[in-house]
Amino acid sequence: MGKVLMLYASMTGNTEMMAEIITDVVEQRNHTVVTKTFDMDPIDVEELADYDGVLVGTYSWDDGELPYESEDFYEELDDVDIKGMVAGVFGSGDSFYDSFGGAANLMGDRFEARGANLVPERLIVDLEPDKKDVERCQKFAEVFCGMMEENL
Ligand SMILES: Cc1cc2nc3c(=O)[nH]c(=O)nc-3n(C[C@H](O)[C@H](O)[C@H](O)COP(=O)(O)O)c2cc1C
Repeated sequence: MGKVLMLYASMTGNTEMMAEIITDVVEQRNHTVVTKTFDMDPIDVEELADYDGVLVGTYSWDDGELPYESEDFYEELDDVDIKGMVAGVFGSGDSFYDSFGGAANLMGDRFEARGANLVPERLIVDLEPDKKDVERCQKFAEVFCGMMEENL
């Protein structure tokens, strides 16, 4: 079964909730998930090579920008070969802002530019996931697993 790296940045817990919902589904499909947070754990982009898939969550900040926690990782993605790697990006934002979920979109753009095999949807949730959002997270996780299982 696959080995998945789950990375996320969450200041008030909304993106963390998404990460937990997604992780539950991935584990139910018998994959192993290693979870790291951008603010607490040392993360080396080179370690991506050890995984069959990567999930990256980030909340948005300051006009749809990445928060500082996930910025280094975003920059360093330019230095590694992630061509064909199965990846999914997600994050909470606030639809009050014009740049709703901008950070998750930036992260998705970078993965795509680097040739990753990205889950087509960048999963953006408005603040805390509600019941419908929980289902969206679960579906997103199922799509991610399906894509990864094709490559195992
Ligand atoms: C100062 C500040 C700036 C923010 N800027 C944006 C933004 O540009 N776009 C957006 O979608 N959300 C923005 N947000 C909202 C957060 O992304 C949102 O509250 C999100 O749910 C936080 O996720 P977390 O609970 O995982 O930390 C901003 C919040 C704060 C406090």
